Amino acid sequence: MERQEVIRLEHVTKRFGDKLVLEDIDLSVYEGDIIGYIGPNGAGKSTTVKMMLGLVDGYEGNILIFGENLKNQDHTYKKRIGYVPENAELYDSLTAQEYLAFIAGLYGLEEETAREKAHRLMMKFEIDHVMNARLSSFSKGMRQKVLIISSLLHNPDVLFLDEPLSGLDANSMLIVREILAQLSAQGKTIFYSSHIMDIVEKISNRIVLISDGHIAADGTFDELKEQNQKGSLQDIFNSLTGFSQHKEIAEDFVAIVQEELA
Ligand SMILES: Nc1ncnc2c1ncn2[C@@H]1O[C@H](COP(=O)(O)OP(=O)(O)OP(=O)(O)O)[C@@H](O)[C@H]1O
Repeated sequence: MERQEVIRLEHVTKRFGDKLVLEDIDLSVYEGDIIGYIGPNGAGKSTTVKMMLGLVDGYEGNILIFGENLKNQDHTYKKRIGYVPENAELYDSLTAQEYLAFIAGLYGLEEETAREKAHRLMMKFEIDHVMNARLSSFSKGMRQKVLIISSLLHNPDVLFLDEPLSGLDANSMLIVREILAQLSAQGKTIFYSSHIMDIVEKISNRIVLISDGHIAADGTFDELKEQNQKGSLQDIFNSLTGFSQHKEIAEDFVAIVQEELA
């Protein structure tokens, strides 16, 4: 059966002032894809994701989500997407329960049903005992679990995740990886942005590498390995982003650290 196209970027170019951040990006994403979206710091990953979420506009080209051009200003697609941002400190004064109720409200979920669902999901992540504590008192991993739950409460078809495993312990990471695999098997699409190459390598069934505002690689890990004749995603990343001086930079750094202060 042919998989449905869920996201399409057509000739997308984005500038911030004079700075060209993305240049003529074409990308099609299909249902069931787990895209590992990687690239050096400042490459334009968050900008692309925010454009797809409708949070950044003023670009050339077109972005279509579920076939709908975002320029048509029809926001109904937002009910079908979930987002785990890298930082969400804005709501620190809320309790986990209040935060989840707030997010559920944004998605138009019925309050009692959403509360009960959030509670059951928190139990699965073993954070239900802190349901009524403020997010500001949460550890990094606990906070991350709340964000993951909030992105999934409305059972979205597309999930955008920015460093979703950050702060999670090894067991929790395994659970989340398995959740993502199962969601993908059910046809959900996952856009996974991270700098942790060995996890991206394992989680994704397709990897898109963005560098200098262009797509420098797009394929399965095996395809990228074959094209680049490299062993790990880390090696492929270094090679495609033209980086090979980590030893020299580290040596210089350590030498400066060790200099005697007068
Ligand atoms: N609102 C903004 N105004 C001006 N420049 C911006 C803005 N947002 C992003 N940029 C610039 O656009 C470029 C791409 O930023 P972006 O956050 O998309 O990179 P990234 O690939 O997500 O980086 P990282 O891996 O560090 O998260 C950077 O040079 C950044 O400084």
